[in-house]
Formats: sequence, structure tokens, C-alpha cells
Amino acid sequence: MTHTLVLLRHGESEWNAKNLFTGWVDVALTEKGRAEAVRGGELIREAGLLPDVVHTSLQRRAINTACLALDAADRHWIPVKRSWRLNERHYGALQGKDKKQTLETFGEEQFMLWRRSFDVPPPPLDDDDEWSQAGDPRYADLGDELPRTECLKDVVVRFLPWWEDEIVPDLEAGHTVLVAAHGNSLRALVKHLDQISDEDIAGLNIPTGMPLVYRLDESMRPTVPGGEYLDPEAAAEAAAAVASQGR
Ligand SMILES: O=C(O)[C@H](O)COP(=O)(O)O
Repeated sequence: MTHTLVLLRHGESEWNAKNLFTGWVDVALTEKGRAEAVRGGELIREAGLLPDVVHTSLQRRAINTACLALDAADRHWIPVKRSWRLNERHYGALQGKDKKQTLETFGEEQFMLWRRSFDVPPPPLDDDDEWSQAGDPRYADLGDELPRTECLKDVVVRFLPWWEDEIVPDLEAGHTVLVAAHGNSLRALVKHLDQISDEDIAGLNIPTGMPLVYRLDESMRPTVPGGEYLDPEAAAEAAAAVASQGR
């Protein structure tokens, strides 16, 4: 018996459209992003992959993508589980900065270290910065755990407890699980599922609004490495666009 897991990165956000590093800043979807979410839900419905439960972050671009996609699949009524552990990577002092300007200022090597290395976080964000999450009531329970910056390794560390304790039990119960999250929180999960090396994960980009389906065996290993995008051509094109951001 296989388990079915559907991953969905949120649709285009207002800051994706402006080419700004976003991280934990809680920006809205654009019209295009909303349409991508609806299309994602239609693809899920057409493939007969009706989710029984959805896991999302605490950020509106993922929450609203889940709502729009599930509505399009007529599954708007299923249970929702939310956690900060599914949030986008905290982008530290880069939050609110233009990706192209950052590349021009710091150069290709530093830009790519911050953006795609496994274990080099950007400089931390000051608590009094306008894009800080210190004092945001939704993170009040985190206390000292509230990140001020994160690398992908940090995201793996905070995502995996949610995977083990919340998502795996839902899969083992026979539920089709939708995870509506973010580019880098999904990269963290895919790294774990496909056991991608710390070096190779740099080359993996997840496009907005494109459902990615994993069938998992008893040991929660993918039966098809890398999973399967429901619209592979569009996903490949959109992933290439993510890869070239800032250029
Ligand atoms: O937080 C962001 O800026 C994006 O959601 C992900 O950005 P990246 O593809 O540059 O890591």
C-alpha cells in the first residue's frame, strides 16, 4: 500500500512579483497567484487526488492558496492543521530587500550562498526592523525559538518534528495529505524525502502553485524519486524562472 502526499507551494505573492526577499513577512497573493492556486486545485481534482487533511504554515500566502485550491477541488471542508514549522525560511536581514540589487551589491557567490547554500544563513534581522516578526502575536509561544534568520539546515531541523509527529500519522491513517507551504520549507521536506545531499539541494527550485505528488511506501520513501508534478512542463518552466530570480 502506498501513501499519497501532495505538496503545493503558494501562488505568486506580491513580493514574488516585486522580486523581494520575503521569508516570514506575511504578504498577500497577487491576482496571478490566486489564479495559480485555483488551477492547482483543479489539477488535484482532475487527478482524483482528493485531500483528506491539509497542513499549512501561519502565513497568508500559503493559507489562502490552500483555501483557493481546496475550494476548486470541492474539498474546502477538510480539517486544517497549521504550524510555524511550515513557514517559509526566515530570510534574516534580506527580508524586504530586492533580489537583483542584492545580487549586484554582494556578487554572485555571496548571493547564492545566502539563497541556496545548505548551511549559510543571511545576517540576522534586528528586532526593531520594520520587517521583523518580534512581537507578532502568532509567534508569541516561540519565545527564544523565534528565528531572526535561517539557513535551509535550520528549516529542516524545525520542519522534521512536524513531519514525524503530525504528517506521517495522517498518512499512516490512510489520508491523502495536502501540504500547502513555501519554496524553502518544501525544499526542506523534499530534501528529506528524496535524501538529497547538502550540495545537490542547491539546484532544486519549487515553482509557485504547481501540485507535486509523492507516493510513499511503508517506510515513507518515495516510490518515484522526486515525485511527479501534475503539469510537468509548466512546472519545469516555472522552476527555471525561480532559479533565475535576481538576474
Ligand atoms: O522568501 C522568499 O523570498 C521566497 O518565497 C523564496 O525565495 P528564494 O527562492 O529566493 O529562496
